[in-house]
Amino acid sequence: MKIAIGNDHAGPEYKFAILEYLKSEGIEVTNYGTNDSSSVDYPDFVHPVAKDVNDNKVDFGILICGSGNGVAMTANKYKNVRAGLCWNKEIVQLARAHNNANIICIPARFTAIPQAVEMVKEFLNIQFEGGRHKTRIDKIPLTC
Ligand SMILES: O=C(CO)[C@H](O)[C@H](O)[C@H](O)COP(=O)(O)O
Repeated sequence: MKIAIGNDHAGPEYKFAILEYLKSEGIEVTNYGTNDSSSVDYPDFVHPVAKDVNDNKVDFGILICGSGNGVAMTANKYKNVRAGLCWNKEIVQLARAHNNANIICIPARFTAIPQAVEMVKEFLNIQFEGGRHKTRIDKIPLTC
């Protein structure tokens, strides 16, 4: 499994904890995020992750900003990206099982680090259910 991760200044500590977990699982990760807390602009760190997911260069993306909304909005501009804002394990399960989310967006300023790591574990373990949910996600891309 290959993963791309990105974050702005709200997320380095969250990312380091997630990277530690991914490394312990032997998962290959490309880190596109900033590694310190100096103020940056989140789209600069989202586009490379979203591009990799969009182009099938990685299986999943992980994005972190303060609220999770800015990274989700940016990533969802890409046709093949389904980025879900997640704040607990149940939402993560639904994002994968029903929405086939391929990027998890984590709101660092509204989530604890251990919870963020748990959400990533859940995200990588839950399978898409398909069926009626496939019909629905197939209707998401814009046609105009
Ligand atoms: O949450 C975010 C975008 O959705 C970002 O993490 C920003 O940091 C947030 O907008 C707050 O900005 P600030 O420059 O960190 O005050």
